[in-house]
Amino acid sequence: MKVGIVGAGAVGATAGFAMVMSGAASEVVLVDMNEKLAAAQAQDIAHAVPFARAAQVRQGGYAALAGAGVVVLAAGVAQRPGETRLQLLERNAAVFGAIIPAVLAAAPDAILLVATNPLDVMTQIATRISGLPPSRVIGSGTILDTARFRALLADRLGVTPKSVHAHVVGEHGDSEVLLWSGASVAGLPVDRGAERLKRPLTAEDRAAIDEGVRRAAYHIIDGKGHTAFGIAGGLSRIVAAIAGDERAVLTCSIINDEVLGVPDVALSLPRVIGAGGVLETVMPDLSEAEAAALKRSAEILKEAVTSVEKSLP
Ligand SMILES: NC(=O)C1=CN([C@@H]2O[C@H](COP(=O)(O)OP(=O)(O)OC[C@H]3O[C@@H](n4cnc5c(N)ncnc54)[C@H](O)[C@@H]3O)[C@@H](O)[C@H]2O)C=CC1
Ligand SMILES: CC(=O)C(=O)O
Repeated sequence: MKVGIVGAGAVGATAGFAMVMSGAASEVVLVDMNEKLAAAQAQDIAHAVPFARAAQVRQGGYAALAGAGVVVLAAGVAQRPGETRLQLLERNAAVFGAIIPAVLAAAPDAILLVATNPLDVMTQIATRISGLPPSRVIGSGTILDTARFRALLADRLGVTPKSVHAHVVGEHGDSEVLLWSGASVAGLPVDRGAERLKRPLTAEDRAAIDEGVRRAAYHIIDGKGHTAFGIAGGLSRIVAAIAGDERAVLTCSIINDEVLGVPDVALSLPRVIGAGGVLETVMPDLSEAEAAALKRSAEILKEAVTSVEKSLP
């Protein structure tokens, strides 16, 4: 599948690399206001193609997005050390106002895949600006946080992350909700599985994992200035699910009609992803505390999107 990526910085370029190396994309076009950067990134990725499946990688203007099945939106500014994702909102909303009409003029049938932060609000803004149905404007959402949860839990249990099933829902950000009540390993609820593996989970373990997931971006940005590899893996996974019409269940963000009484808000829940974008949403069972936390997350996002709605084009 042909994939366009607008924003060829750390996230966009690494996502292009991941899509080429995994075979998720057969053609990648990088678009950036910094054309020299996009050309250099495309050239660098193209030099990895001999080690992967055949793919074309190039830099282009918006017209070069024609025929793309997915266009990733990774343009905008990133967090500085200590800054929250929601503090980026106004700057990145203006960027989307400029780029989305240009993307749709060239690729009207593309699914938009949003990576720019604050992720959920940017997904809601992208849906509004594009006029596309929510099923075709997908935010990577908590696919990354879910991966972090599985990785940390798996490390504690001494198994591969692929054998751990656990989801993070809500905001891709500080109010996200780790669903411990539904976490499982080896087909067992996680606490029982942990005991059978002789690695029982203590309250301290859970708190450390929660902190490790929720604060991961802050720790990584503090150390290297940005995050890119994890989200690149997640974006590549979503593109593969669309390209292969997989019906894979992934935690992604789209506008929901209503979440626990909060109307018209984008946040992540487990979604079935295939050729048409989001095909179904699977509302998970929630403990009382998880339901209260998800409702709070929805309220925080609703407040953020309401604050920026007036300035939208
Ligand atoms: N969804 C997620 O899980 C993650 C999201 N992010 C977010 O992704 C976004 C990009 O982050 P990085 O790649 O690290 O930033 P970056 O600064 O390396 O790259 C951003 C690129 O966007 C380009 N750009 C800005 N305005 C543009 C416009 N109007 N038209 C075309 N190109 C434009 C810039 O020239 C730059 O190359 C940020 O908002 C960041 O917070 C970062 C990591 C994970
Ligand atoms: C930066 C960001 O959103 C992340 O790594 O989760």
